[in-house]
Amino acid sequence: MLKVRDLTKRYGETTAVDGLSFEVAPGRVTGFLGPNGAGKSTTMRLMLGLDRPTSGTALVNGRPYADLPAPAREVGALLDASAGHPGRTARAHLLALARGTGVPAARVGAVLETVGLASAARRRIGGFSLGMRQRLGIAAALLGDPATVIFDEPVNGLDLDGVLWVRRLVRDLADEGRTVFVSSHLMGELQLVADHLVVVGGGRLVADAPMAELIAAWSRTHVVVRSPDAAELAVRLRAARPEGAEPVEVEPGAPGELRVRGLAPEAVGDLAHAAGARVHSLYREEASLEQAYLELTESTVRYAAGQGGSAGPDAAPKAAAPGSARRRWRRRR
Ligand SMILES: Nc1ncnc2c1ncn2[C@@H]1O[C@H](COP(=O)(O)OP(=O)(O)OP(=O)(O)O)[C@@H](O)[C@H]1O
Repeated sequence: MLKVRDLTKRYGETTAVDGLSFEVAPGRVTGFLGPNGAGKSTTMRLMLGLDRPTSGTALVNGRPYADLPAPAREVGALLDASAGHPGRTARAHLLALARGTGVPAARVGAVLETVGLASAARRRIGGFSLGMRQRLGIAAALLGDPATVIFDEPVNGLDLDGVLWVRRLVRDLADEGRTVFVSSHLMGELQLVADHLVVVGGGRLVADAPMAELIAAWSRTHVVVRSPDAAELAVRLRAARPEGAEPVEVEPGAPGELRVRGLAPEAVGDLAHAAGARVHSLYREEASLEQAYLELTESTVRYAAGQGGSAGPDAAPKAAAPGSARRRWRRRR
């Protein structure tokens, strides 16, 4: 179980984490989603006591990491796959870690088996591919058989087999009742493995909800209509009130184009006909989740890029992302 409350971390002028609060529950995979520089690694480092928060708290099983009596048994992490002396064998590396953390040496063979590195146990880490290093990092995280695992971008650099293996592993770990917290900057990746998502942008919380709820909120389809009479048609469409449905939303797209939510293509066509508006094309478009997520976090990225990081609680916009996906998300909550 992981819990952060009002967590803030500043590095000089840069606010890497800006008042984050959320919880990560056991028995499910929680995805930690955000573009590069959103503050994911910093949050994970704070959870693991590798850095001190400027303010707020990060707790593992109700305690700061530094106060855990047997940390290796409570939480294991993959933060940086390049860890480990290149001249050491995989087995020697894990044995040293086991000794340093009070974990029985017998666990080394077990975790090498789990991550598929048993046959490479006596090879030097220096000769490992990125995928093998990633597996070794995961082996190290699992050494203490911890109830909570934290994986920072675990599929980075993996080939397809490796990616499929990580997906299976995180699912199995959650099914065993563990708390599983996995970061990625790719919505598509987390969509395949996570039951719940915590989304950050510019160090701030953008969303914290079950995956199914976010998919429902973010993947609303819309109808695209192109018409030389778009202005008149927009007035007519906005006035439509389909019974029992949400109000119709009409946003301008490219010149002469409208993007309509809340009406089927047939209804848009009928209303255009009734209004005497010419229609040159009409089709339904599915918004991809990746698109919605990028829209949600886009303004926070631009803000951070333009300001060298958010400059403080008053300087940053209150709503993390004022894009239309953000408005839709908030309205549906
Ligand atoms: N030790 C540090 N000193 C100064 N700035 C830092 C430090 N660590 C992180 N930052 C800054 O804090 C912000 C958040 O970085 P962080 O690495 O946590 O983001 P992230 O979401 O994990 O992105 P990425 O996937 O690119 O690592 C960035 O602007 C980064 O440059």
